[in-house]
Amino acid sequence: MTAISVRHLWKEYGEQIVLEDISLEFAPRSFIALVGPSGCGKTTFLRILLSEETATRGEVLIEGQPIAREPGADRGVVFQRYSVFPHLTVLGNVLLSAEMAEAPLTGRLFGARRRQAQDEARALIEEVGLKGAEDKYPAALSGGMQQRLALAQAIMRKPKILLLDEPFGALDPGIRADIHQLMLKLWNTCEMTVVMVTHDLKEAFTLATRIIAFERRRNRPEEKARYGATIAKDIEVWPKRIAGQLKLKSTAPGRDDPAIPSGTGRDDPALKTA
Ligand SMILES: Nc1ncnc2c1ncn2[C@@H]1O[C@H](COP(=O)(O)OP(=O)(O)OP(=O)(O)O)[C@@H](O)[C@H]1O
Repeated sequence: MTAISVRHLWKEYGEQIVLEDISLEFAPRSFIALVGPSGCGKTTFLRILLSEETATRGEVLIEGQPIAREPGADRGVVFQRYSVFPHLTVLGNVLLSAEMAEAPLTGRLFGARRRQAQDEARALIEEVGLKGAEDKYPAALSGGMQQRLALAQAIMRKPKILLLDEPFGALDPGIRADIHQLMLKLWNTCEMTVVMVTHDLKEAFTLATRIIAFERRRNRPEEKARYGATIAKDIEVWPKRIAGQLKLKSTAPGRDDPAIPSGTGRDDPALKTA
């Protein structure tokens, strides 16, 4: 079975055709990178997979079933910025994710289940390298730490599909390299299929199992609205990466780790004032 099937998908905004007859099959636990020129419809495609947008024509199936009309716990998402709640602590952000998934009406878990969810949240916070920052608010975290938190928040809901919209685009290159290792670790250990929009081809080759390039074949101004983007390239990354079988570099606290026991790391804002 495929994780995601996209069949003859079209997306139009009024007169403007954005996506034109896109058909794709994504294997379970694949890591798909979507690349292409600015404005060619990558984010629109991702938003359709999230149910934030609907296709004009065509269909999307998740594990063989028509995609739900509303965003749900089966699909997590991380944006370039503002994925986390600024008024909640690190622990509060990750915990809320579990609460919204399990108790969408009240947003609260109680008793033993709440304690269990707290333990799970703390373990995940440690896994993403934020141990020690549980009580901090996002404003006190660096960009790299905020994206680690956003990943933890998305993964806490145990999504089948993780959607990433340029999640590391705003980070410095060195910090990006460290968070790439984390991303590979999470993809390797969590049972999820990842679809990531990126402008960075090097990032696509570093992380993905398959790279899909969208492009408008006809891009003259008078044709722009009448022809949408199609799939220009579909590349299997070689050597193959297989989820669950990756041999990763040590994930022990490293040069950028924000939570090394001695206190701070390279992407901790505290360093900037030192
Ligand atoms: N809600 C909307 N209403 C009307 N037009 C829209 C809407 N959302 C997107 N578009 C248009 O659809 C086209 C594709 O936008 P989209 O953001 O998906 O491109 P993109 O490939 O992700 O671009 P970038 O790489 O710059 O983020 C653009 O021309 C955009 O103006």
